[in-house]
Order: sequence, then C-alpha cells, then structure tokens
Amino acid sequence: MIVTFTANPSLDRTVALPGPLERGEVQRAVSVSQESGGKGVNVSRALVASGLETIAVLPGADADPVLAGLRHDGVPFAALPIDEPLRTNVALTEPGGVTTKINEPGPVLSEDQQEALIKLLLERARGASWVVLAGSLPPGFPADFYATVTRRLRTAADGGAPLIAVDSSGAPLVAAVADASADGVSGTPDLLKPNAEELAELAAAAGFATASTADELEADPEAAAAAAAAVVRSGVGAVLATLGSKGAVLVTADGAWLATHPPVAAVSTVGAGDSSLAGYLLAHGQGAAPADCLRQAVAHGAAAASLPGSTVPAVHQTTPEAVTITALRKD
Ligand SMILES: O=P(O)(O)OC[C@@]1(O)O[C@H](CO)[C@@H](O)[C@@H]1O
Repeated sequence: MIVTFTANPSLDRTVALPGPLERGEVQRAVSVSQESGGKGVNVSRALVASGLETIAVLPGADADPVLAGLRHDGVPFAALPIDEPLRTNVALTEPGGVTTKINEPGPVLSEDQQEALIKLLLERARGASWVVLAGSLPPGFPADFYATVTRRLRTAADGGAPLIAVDSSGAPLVAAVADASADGVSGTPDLLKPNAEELAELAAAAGFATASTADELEADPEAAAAAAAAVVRSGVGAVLATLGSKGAVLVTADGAWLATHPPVAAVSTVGAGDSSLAGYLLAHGQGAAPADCLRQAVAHGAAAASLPGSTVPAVHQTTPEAVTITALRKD
C-alpha cells in the first residue's frame, strides 16, 4: 500500500490555447478540462491507473469538486473535512506542449486542522510500504512541516516504518532536507524527487554545490548527479531528479544513473514529475534494481507528457524498453 499526502490539493483546470500565449490579449480557448490534482493526488491517480493499492490523504469538504473527481475516478481517499474550498490551479497549454501554470495559494488551515491532518495520515499510513509527502504547503503551515511529519511517521511506526518520499519546492523542500535528527529520529526522506529547478534551488540554499541554474542542470546530467550526490551525502536516502525532456538522474549511496527516453510529442507536462515518481514506486514495489526503478520513472514521465492536462498514464501506456540507462560518476 502506498499512501500519498497532499496538504494543498487542487482542482486542475487545463485551458488549451489555439497558438502561443499572448500576454495582454484576449484569446479563445480551444477546449477546457478539469481534473482532481495536487502532487500526491496525481501519484495516487497514476498508481490506481496501474492497479496498485493506494490511498490519498488530503483536506477537503465532502462536496468539494476535488473529492467528487476522486470518487468519479475511483481513487481511494481519506479527507479531513474543512470549511474553505480547495484551490483551483490553471494550466494554459499551447500546441507543442508549452505549458503556463498559475497555482493559487490554497485555503488557510488552523493549527488544530494541521494536527488533525497529521493524525489522519498516521492512522492511514499504518502498514504502508511508502508514504509520499508531496506539493506545496497551504498558507500558514510551518516550513519544516514535512520533516515533522516524517519524524512522527517513523516514531509512530514502532518498527516497520514506511519509506518516505518527498516532492516539494521552496522553503518546505529546503527544510525537508536540512532537518537534523531529534530524539534520534531523522526527519530527512528516503527518497527526494526534485525537478531541475528545485535541485538548483536546493543546491544554492544548502550550499551543496557550485551554483548551477536549472537550465545548466538539465543540460548537464553529470552536474545534476553531482548536486544530487551532495544531497545524498547530507542524509537523504536517494535523489530522483527529473530533468524534463532530458530524462532523469537517480543517485543513491551506491551509484548514479542517467535515463533518457526518445523524444515524445509533448501535449502537457503537468503531472509528468508525479507520474515519474509513481513509475519509480511501481518498479520499486516489484523489487526492481535502482536503475530499473529509474527506467520506469522516465517511461512514466514521457508517457504523461504525451497526454493532455494532468492525465496520468497506466503502466501499459509506457515504453520502458525505449529508455537508455547510463551509469554516471556521482562525485
Ligand atoms: O502548487 P504545488 O503544490 O507545488 O503544485 C500543484 C500542482 O501544480 O502540482 C501538480 C503537478 O505536479 C498539479 O496537479 C498541481 O496543480
């Protein structure tokens, strides 16, 4: 069972434009669609698509369209009832796949609601193989929320703790990695899934590597592996860094690999990183070696980019056999 946790879920509205986005102009949409989203929710949707057991833990009122969408799609969830509506995030997609995204901040949750959300997660995470903590945090959450949750999951498990994956950005990402142990329990994740931008942000904030921009890391997988290796040396179990159309890099304590997929006709990149994480977890659950977990991650990411909006692929829609794996130096 893989449990996902999305503190700031969203209704993802995708507006398809007939041509390039024109700032300051009126443009007519070709089509509009909407899906229940948020990073953890997308991971759960991708796992369900491949027949895996998962549950999405999130806040949301019973009648919220995000929960209605999950019910409609048959995605199991446990929601903490809140009064405020969840946010709506808009993606403007251009022919060729260029995507502009506008994400709302999300509803404010009181400290009591934050605590109730953690308790709901602890309850649902009993016996899970993985817990995925993903996405931004709603306004008012402390930046070290993921580190706190990670420690509480490990303390509550009383042996047999789930593996913990984190996919976030900004201050919550930096705090998730920087966290020192408290009472002998580490708050750092077993797996971190940054994209190039987040890896660059992390490397700069933590002083891990000589400053590289996201573009430099995407263009230079060795540099991405070096930055990821510094994160692993700081105490994170493994780093799966997705590099957009350039593939992905996996760094563990034992090795570093690059995986690339032949170009696909990109339609929407929204949710491609979440699908990559789902692909990695799917292969990991089947006992695959690290390089083969990476292979499935990239196959899932490429398939997701070729699908519209936040649509996630099932494993049979992916082409892991088309992925090339190269071992990299990690120091
Ligand atoms: O604002 P966050 O939480 O960082 O990201 C939210 C989001 O952009 O992430 C998913 C794609 O990865 C979308 O479903 C969703 O709209």
